Amino acid sequence: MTMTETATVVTGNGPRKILSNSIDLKPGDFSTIPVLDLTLAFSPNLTDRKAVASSLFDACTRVGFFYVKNHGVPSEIISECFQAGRDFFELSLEEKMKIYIKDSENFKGYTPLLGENTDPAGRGDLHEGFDVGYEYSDSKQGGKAMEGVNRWPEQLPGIKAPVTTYFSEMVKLGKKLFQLFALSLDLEEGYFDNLVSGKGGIMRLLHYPPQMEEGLDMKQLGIGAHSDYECFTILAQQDGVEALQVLNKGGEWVGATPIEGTFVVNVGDMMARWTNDLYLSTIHRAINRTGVRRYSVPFFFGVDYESTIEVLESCVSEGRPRKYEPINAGDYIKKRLSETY
Ligand SMILES: O=C(O)CCC(=O)C(=O)O
Ligand SMILES: [Fe+2]
Repeated sequence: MTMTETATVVTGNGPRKILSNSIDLKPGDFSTIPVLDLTLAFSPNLTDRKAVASSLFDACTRVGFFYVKNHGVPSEIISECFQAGRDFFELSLEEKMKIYIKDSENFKGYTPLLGENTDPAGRGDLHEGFDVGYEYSDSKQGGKAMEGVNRWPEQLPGIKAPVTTYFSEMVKLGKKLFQLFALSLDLEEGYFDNLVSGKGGIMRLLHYPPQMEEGLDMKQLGIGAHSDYECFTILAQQDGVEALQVLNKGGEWVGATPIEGTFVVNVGDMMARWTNDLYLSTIHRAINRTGVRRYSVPFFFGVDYESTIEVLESCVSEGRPRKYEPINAGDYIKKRLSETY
């Protein structure tokens, strides 16, 4: 593919166009991904919380991506989770394959290099991953779409605690963000509360080995161009290791440079459906050209799997007719994941 050709990415909500498939970033564009300060999101004063929600509205309608700072997640919990990721990926391939994701009915466990293909036009992603869901405390593991046990590596029982602790922190932050999403859409602050117990969250530990510039295969990136499936993603990036790129409205790739003390949050396809595409589920990809290993931890937060996602009335107008039929959240996610693995 030449630099100027356009490409189309197939997503669960229809095809999207990429105008430039160059690996080069558009310089000077980093500031187009806004940084939201969440300090006031925790204020007892509704007016303060609404002010943050209004910045969130702006970010979701213009960019679909934003950083959050002052999010309240203790830095030790984040660094211990990253350490768990590094330890996990150092296990032998044989050991990791004992919990191969494809042997699980509910997409839990290990994905080897090239085991996933996010962009249907690609030839596999150059990352390995470890997928974890809600850790059920009793033996009733559900059995419905996506519910089910986590699979922990036998040789590293010690990673369960830091990973599940991080998961719980993400659920807490995710619930707060859902409240901000509700306020931003002029809904009651608690509109989503009953739908987000945490059971609909998926967390991944990811490892991207460095990809050399020379001979770089545009169809085999760290993670190919895609949109996320859930309502929104909270991503922890390793400081100082740049890889994530976001497609702006002009069809150019913008670097989401790691900013210390922040998470990157992006709107996913389910929130796009809910808002009738008022909120943008923005295409992104990652290429690790830094020469060092990169680790990241996305947490995909969604509503409980039995929920119905139905376009919000407030997002339908004459100029924005209803685009999507109601869907069951669990079925939708399971279908999207089945297309990826
Ligand atoms: O690792 C990253 O920076 C992005 C990961 C991502 O986009 C995903 O897992 O959906
Ligand atoms: Fe993603």
